[in-house]
Amino acid sequence: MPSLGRLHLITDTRPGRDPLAVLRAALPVARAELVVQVRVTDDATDREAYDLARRAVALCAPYGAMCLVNDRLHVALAVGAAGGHVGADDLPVAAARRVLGPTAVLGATARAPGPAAEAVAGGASYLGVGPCHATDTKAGLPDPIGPEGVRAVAGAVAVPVIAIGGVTAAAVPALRAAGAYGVAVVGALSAAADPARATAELLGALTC
Ligand SMILES: Cc1ncc(COP(=O)(O)OP(=O)(O)O)c(N)n1
Ligand SMILES: Cc1nc(C(=O)O)sc1CCOP(=O)(O)O
Ligand SMILES: [Mg+2]
Repeated sequence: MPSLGRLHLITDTRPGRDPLAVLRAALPVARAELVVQVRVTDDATDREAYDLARRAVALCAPYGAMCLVNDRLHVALAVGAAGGHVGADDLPVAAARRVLGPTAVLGATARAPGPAAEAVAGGASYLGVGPCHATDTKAGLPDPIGPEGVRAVAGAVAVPVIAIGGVTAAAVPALRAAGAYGVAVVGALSAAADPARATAELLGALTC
């Protein structure tokens, strides 16, 4: 697997957001430390997902940043993304690995050590672990697991753990201390008044 960036920016699906503007602000700051995950609403058409992912891949390329596609692995393949991310409602990890092939980057959501180990056995290259803290960005999430939940998962697997859910720069040190390799954010960048500055703050917290 190519080296995985530590700051994962997931595109904001909420109305009125401009995910590509956030990418344009974050990429020159984080460059290859940025992983962009293209995520669309469940009711978005494949064409909409494809158009957004195609643009994201093109924006990432000059910076050496990796672009992944959430859920829709056929879109990931169609746009030449580096891989995809799946969770409990998506293709099982082993099936996703078969779709993407042996060298693609495959992320899987895991909220506890047992499922985390199963995901790695199925071929996950990294794990998205959370929600670490409360968040309004996605409805229907279980209770936050906190840094201790991250520690439990990180101690059970040998792949990078990416902490997600309500992550801010202030939360990063405790998550890193718990074994997180990196973090995934939506609101911390998408809702920031200055996304470039917010990117620098997150990156600073991740690399100090
Ligand atoms: C890095 C990362 N971690 C977790 C998720 C959540 O994926 P999933 O559980 O499949 O939920 P949706 O994002 O598809 O709503 C993620 N996308 N990225
Ligand atoms: C898409 C998603 N998945 C989560 C999980 O825990 O599986 S939390 C989440 C949303 C993260 O957004 P924010 O950084 O704004 O809290
Ligand atoms: Mg999913």
